[in-house]
Amino acid sequence: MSKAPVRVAVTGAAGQIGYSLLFRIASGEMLGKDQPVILQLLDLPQAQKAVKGVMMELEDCAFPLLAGMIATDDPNVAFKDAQVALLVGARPRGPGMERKDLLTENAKIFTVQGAAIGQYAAPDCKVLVVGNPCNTNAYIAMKTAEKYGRVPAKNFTGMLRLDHNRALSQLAAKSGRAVSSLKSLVVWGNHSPTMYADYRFVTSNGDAVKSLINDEAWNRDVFLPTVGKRGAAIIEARGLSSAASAANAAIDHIRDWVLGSNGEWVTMGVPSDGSYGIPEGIIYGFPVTTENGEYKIIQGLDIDAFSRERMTNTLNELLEEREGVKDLLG
Ligand SMILES: NC(=O)c1ccc[n+]([C@@H]2O[C@H](COP(=O)([O-])OP(=O)(O)OC[C@H]3O[C@@H](n4cnc5c(N)ncnc54)[C@H](O)[C@@H]3O)[C@@H](O)[C@H]2O)c1
Ligand SMILES: O=C(O)C[C@H](O)C(=O)O
Repeated sequence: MSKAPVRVAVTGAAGQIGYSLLFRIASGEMLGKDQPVILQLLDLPQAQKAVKGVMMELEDCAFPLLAGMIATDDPNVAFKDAQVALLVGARPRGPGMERKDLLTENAKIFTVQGAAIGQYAAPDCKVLVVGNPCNTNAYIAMKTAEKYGRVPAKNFTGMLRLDHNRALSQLAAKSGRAVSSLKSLVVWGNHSPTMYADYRFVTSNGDAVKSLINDEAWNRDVFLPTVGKRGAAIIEARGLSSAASAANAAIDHIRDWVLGSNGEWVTMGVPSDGSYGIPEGIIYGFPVTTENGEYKIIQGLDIDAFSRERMTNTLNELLEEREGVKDLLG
């Protein structure tokens, strides 16, 4: 018997990430090749015509798993009974801006959407915030939804997977090993240049990749800045922020969360439970494994002085961002 469709809400459906994302969700790449989906598409009133155009193209693909679609400019409708919510819609940064420059502009979107999720989404809805600054936006949505006591705080996550994937590619190129052979990478903290891509535990076919590379200066002076500033480098080159790679990371994040990571570590921005001294509730990139729709933070990793300094630096930025939005959360 075929499975019941899963309702997937996607905001910013008319945007460039939306255009890379929706077709892959409808083709089964996110929730599985046997899982029908209903797409619930949210965008602003002025973008509804463009959303209709995207829906026409989705129809024209005749995806067997696409069991239905709606378009709306009303968050309460878009999130109704959603079991997965991808919060993409927000203004992207342009050249010369940092992601946190978007904070005041985008933050309000996430109070409204957090309230809609808190009231109308399925109680086990899994939420991924992509719109920047995504950690703090996820925090805002989580805190707003919390007031309704339905969707648990642990279900609100931010996207560090693009940073994780970027770091994997850089490590593969430097070590000469296949990307698929690399295990146990972590990206700690904020999706911003302060993030800490920690390659100390990475192995490839049983070999320690740090020893293979054997170049601490490369780690500090090339690897960390390249991964941290990759978003800006793409904006500089494309004139637009990353889209297909961001959509790909969103698919990876939700797929692993729902279908499991088979014991592999993946990076998710999740509300801290106090692990590694990160204050509870801060949405911070942690290494996790996922199973049966739940994630678990990897415990007991050794944090050396260099790593602690980096982890504290990115935490301090998140604390500052939290301070910047406290009035919104009342
Ligand atoms: N976390 C990450 O790794 C990552 C990666 C890439 C981009 N991003 C962020 O994702 C966001 C979207 O990027 P994009 O390139 O698709 O931008 P875009 O400008 O192409 O599209 C954004 C879409 O969101 C819509 N929108 C704006 N406000 C909305 C609201 N309140 N409700 C619903 N829809 C709304 C817009 O109308 C537009 O259609 C940006 O904030 C960008 O910085 C994050
Ligand atoms: O950098 C940006 O502003 C977009 C996105 O967050 C990225 O990392 O590519």
